[in-house]
Amino acid sequence: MKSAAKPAVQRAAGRPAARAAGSKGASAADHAKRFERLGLRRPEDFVLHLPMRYEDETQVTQIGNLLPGQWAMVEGEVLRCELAFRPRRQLLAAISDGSGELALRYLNFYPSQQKQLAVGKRMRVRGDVRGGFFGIEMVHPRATSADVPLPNALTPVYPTTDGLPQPVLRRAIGEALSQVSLSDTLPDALRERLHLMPFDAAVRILHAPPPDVVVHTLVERAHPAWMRIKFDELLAQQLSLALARAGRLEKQSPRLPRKAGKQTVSARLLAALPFGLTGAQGRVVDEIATDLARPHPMQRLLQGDVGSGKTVVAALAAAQAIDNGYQAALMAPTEILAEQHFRKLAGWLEPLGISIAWLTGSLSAKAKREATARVEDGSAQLVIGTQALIQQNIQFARLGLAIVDEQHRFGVGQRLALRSKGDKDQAVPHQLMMTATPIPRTLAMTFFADLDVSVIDELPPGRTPVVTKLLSDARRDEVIVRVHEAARAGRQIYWVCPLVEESEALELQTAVDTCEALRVALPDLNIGLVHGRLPTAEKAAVMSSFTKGEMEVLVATTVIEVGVDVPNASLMVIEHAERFGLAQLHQLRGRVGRGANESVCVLLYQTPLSMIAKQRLRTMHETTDGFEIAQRDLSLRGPGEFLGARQSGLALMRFADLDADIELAEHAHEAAAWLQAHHPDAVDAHLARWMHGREDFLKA
Ligand SMILES: Nc1ncnc2c1ncn2[C@@H]1O[C@H](COP(=O)(O)OP(=O)(O)OP(=O)(O)O)[C@@H](O)[C@H]1O
Repeated sequence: MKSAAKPAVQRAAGRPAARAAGSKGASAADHAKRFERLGLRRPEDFVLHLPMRYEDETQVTQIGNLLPGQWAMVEGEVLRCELAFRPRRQLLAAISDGSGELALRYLNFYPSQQKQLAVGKRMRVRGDVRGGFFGIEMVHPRATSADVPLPNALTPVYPTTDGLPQPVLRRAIGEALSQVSLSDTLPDALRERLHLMPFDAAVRILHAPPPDVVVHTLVERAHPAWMRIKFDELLAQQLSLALARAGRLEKQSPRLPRKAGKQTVSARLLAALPFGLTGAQGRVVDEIATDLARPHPMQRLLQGDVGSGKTVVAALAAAQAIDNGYQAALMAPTEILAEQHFRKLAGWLEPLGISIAWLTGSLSAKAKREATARVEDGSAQLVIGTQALIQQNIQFARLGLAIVDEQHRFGVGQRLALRSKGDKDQAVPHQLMMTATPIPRTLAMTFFADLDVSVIDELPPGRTPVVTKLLSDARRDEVIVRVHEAARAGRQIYWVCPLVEESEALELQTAVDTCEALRVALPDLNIGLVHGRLPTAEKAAVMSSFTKGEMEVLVATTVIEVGVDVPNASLMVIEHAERFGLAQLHQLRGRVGRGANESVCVLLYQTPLSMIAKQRLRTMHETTDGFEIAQRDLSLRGPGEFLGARQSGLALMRFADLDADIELAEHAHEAAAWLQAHHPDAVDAHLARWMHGREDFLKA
């Protein structure tokens, strides 16, 4: 209680004075720094710094009509203004307009404020109305003389930063608005076709909306002025993606043409496969082969439903790189998945004399050193691993092709890091990204416009679609009997434990308990357990025992979600299926139905089910088509969540909202192509307005 010794007046003046240094005392240089923090450098940036909400200072409310919880402005005569010391030190004032009395409270205040609120003066105060100890009140309201004329527009409230008060921002933005040309970057024909208001009008309305505007359309960003701004932002994003693509095509990559002859790795791999490629695989292999033969970096997204056979396509692409004397790398998000790829590719390519290195974080220091040395001296022709591949100390001798599996699990930075591991001449390796989470066409077109997309839309022949059964958890015992029967018939079974998002420890415990319970119920079966916390060697041993068919039941957490491929597994039980998302359920279910046997996926659920869980389970019951599921997932979740915030470009969206503005984004996509073809000048002007200072985005 040291400060209690200070005289009250000194304290009253001391605290706010220090705070004032952040605002009133701040110099132009301080403000510049704070503007910079908000990304405001050029007048053009200020113009596009748009309000997040508005305060209505055009109208005065009667004190008698005030309601707690509202923001309001009132005018009245100061009845009292005094320092109070109980229950704490504060300045207490009251004003009245004849209809009622309003208490004003200031816990921190300047002596000048006390003077400003002199008894008998007519004041205008604005702030949040509360029901307080002293009746209806405002705490720290802003007060000005009631003689100042009322504004005739709503007062904007801008996103700001510490020490940058709204009036300073408003003034700076007002100045910028008078300096900058707000001429339209869109040709009239385009604007009229899309019913967009002129840019100039949109900006002015948003900064100073006339009093008759319907305020909620502004706040919800549904007003035509917002539509214009959001469209412009999305258009800039589309144009940037197009430019990024053009920029990429100007970079150099090794040319890796498809070699002819029976002795090539590609030809020998094709001949050795126990199956022929499906039509869709063949088409995609050709698309990739054509890209690899070009002297510019490929960036292709390979989408294929679960089990559609992406791995062999990746292997053939790697073979084409190796045929040209280059290395290929394959990076997967989890060790289980990476190892699965390693086993499969080693099975295909090692008999052809290809040397493959295995690189993950869990290798012993010695094994890692050896693998790294083989990557560096080029003796490893193919390198498979996890993120360990992109660590700084890993140098490839001649990386020609980087393949990234389940690309949505990696950040943009990680993908680009692999691309930057080209040879010493700085040629950019080609990049193939694979995903088993189909992206609906409109989304792919709108948000991945810088990539080329290949789709495997056909499953290998002889697959019988998985039958999905929905069963309440009350029928668990029947399911255990089914598991026993399936195992007796020589089939293998996955039992997937519930997802416990809040706690990994709990999830693990549930898996351990489930495994124990199944072992007790089915003592004659060999039941294994795999989860994320298992030491790598143990995980590998369990997976290998299941793959070889020595183990009948594999109890697993979602670590088996992606990529695991055991064709003899034909029954899957997913517990608490209502907790999983659609994409995840589809991925999990994709682990069965990979062989000739009819497969069944049992979704055990617990009631009561939420509406959305019901819709998800119904979708799983009705279809096995990943693209259809993705489409329904999109409409259940909205594109923002569907894509995840990680995807490139999305984080740069300031005004548009992926969930609400997908239609606008499609218009912007079409408009971008039209502008590029017909109005290249407009493209430049538009990008200059919107993308200045974001050039790093163009480089990505
Ligand atoms: N053309 C084909 N004919 C028959 N079997 C095939 C064909 N292509 C791939 N397969 C087999 O189908 C199974 C699934 O292939 P793969 O693991 O490559 O699928 P995927 O697309 O990676 O699926 P996921 O994303 O679910 O892992 C594998 O056992 C693979 O050997």
